[in-house]
Amino acid sequence: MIQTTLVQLDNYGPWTVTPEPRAEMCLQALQARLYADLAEAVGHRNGYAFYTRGDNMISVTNGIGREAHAEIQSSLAVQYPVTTSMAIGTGATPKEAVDDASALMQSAGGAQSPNREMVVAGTSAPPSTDQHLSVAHFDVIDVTGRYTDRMGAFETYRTIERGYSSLMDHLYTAHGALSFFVGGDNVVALCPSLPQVAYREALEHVREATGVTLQVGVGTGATATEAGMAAKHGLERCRKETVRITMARD
Ligand SMILES: Nc1nc2c(ncn2[C@@H]2O[C@H](COP(=O)(O)OP(=O)(O)OP(=O)(O)O)[C@@H](O)[C@H]2O)c(=O)[nH]1
Repeated sequence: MIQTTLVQLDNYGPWTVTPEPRAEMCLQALQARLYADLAEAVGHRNGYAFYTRGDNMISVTNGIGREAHAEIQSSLAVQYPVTTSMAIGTGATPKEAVDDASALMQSAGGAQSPNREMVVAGTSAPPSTDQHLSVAHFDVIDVTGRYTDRMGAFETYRTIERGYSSLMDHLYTAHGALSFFVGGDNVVALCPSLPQVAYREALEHVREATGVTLQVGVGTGATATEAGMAAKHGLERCRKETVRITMARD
């Protein structure tokens, strides 16, 4: 069972233009700080949080209960001029879990509803020791030599984004996986349990569609941190052994 939490800023759209449009860099700083605090709080509890759209953030929260969600929410509320609502969804695939969380959030009130404030919706899955979460950590092979040190910075950014977009669409439509660009040349994907051939097909799909060549370490664990750390070690093995895919159970 995969557990995800949708964190949504309460009534944020109207706030950004009240009493008049707020300076864009102030909004960017607010969103980045709030995300940093969320990432730290979720990370301390062995989850992963992703920036996603800034006003909507998706977290992997296996092992994190409702009470801990409420604690994080209260701590954000005292630090920021906007509050958050959180919806905890579960499912057999990451897509199902996030769709469940989204439906719960929508039932609790719209994103721009003035009546919705600091809701915690949904029920957390019972803690488990099963190695049922799969995290795949992708990165571009030799981004420094091929792109960063050779091309204009925006051209490099366009190339990396094209590769990310192709990977995200493929993994989502083929497997219900959720991929997040996490900076540099890195993409972290929350995946259902997949065989190695599915990763080979994904790398091939991206290379054919965009020319970007990726490597990936896949880790499993009871929490996002455990699976994510195994994935990072897998990526190190890709580099040492010059292979494009390593799986934790290899
Ligand atoms: N978020 C995140 N960013 C990373 C990580 N490792 C590297 N980066 C970023 O990615 C950039 C490129 O680093 P690498 O991927 O090691 O460089 P590379 O030239 O592609 O080398 P290889 O990956 O060994 O092929 C760095 O400048 C960092 O910004 C990571 O674990 N997480």
